[in-house]
Amino acid sequence: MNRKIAVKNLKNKNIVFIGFMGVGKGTIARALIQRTKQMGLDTDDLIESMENRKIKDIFASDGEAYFRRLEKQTAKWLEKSVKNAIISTGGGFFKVDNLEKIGTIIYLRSSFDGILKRLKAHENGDLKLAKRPLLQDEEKARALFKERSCLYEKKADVIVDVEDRSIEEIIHAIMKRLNLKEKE
Ligand SMILES: Nc1ncnc2c1ncn2[C@@H]1O[C@H](COP(=O)(O)OP(=O)(O)OP(=O)(O)O)[C@@H](O)[C@H]1O
Ligand SMILES: O=C(O)C1=C[C@@H](O)[C@@H](O)[C@H](O)C1
Repeated sequence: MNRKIAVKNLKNKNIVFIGFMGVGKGTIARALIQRTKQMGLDTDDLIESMENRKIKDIFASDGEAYFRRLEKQTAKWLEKSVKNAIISTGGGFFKVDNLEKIGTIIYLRSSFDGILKRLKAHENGDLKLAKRPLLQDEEKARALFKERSCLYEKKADVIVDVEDRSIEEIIHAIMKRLNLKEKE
């Protein structure tokens, strides 16, 4: 484990997953929650509960800038009030100012085509695509992915490649890297 992670773990024991829409942040967070028996949160879900409406409706009625303000508000609350949790985030959440104060940041990395292939193959893939406003136009989403790829890497304490890897393989890699123990 590198020094940056060791220092962070002393201060704040959250694990924060970042990465592009559909890369598997929610899926991997839930699998890790099952193995470690820690509690979990998802920033998109928190925002939908706080606003009592879906993200696509927030974007449609109040626009992206308003949604980004809600992400910042959520980030402040996470830093101040949440410990020992496994946190999955929206695809643009990594831009909040205090991300590194929330916990150890894990970037789940895949190519754009890898993400699309998986979403299209999945039974609820269409629903997944429909509920993310920034995934509606494939070429725009590809450009956003290109713009963000190296920004995700810069924010990450740990990068985990997820393309063509099973959930089990990914969880194994994360638990080994962060020295996490399985709980009965
Ligand atoms: N390693 C994997 N192997 C197979 N399928 C996976 C894997 N990771 C994720 N998936 C599938 O890919 C889809 C997208 O995953 P998920 O919803 O967890 O992504 P996400 O990053 O949380 O997306 P968003 O940010 O848009 O909420 C889901 O249908 C999920 O079941
Ligand atoms: O990548 C993004 O900027 C977004 C991803 C989703 O998880 C949602 O947070 C929202 O649709 C914005």
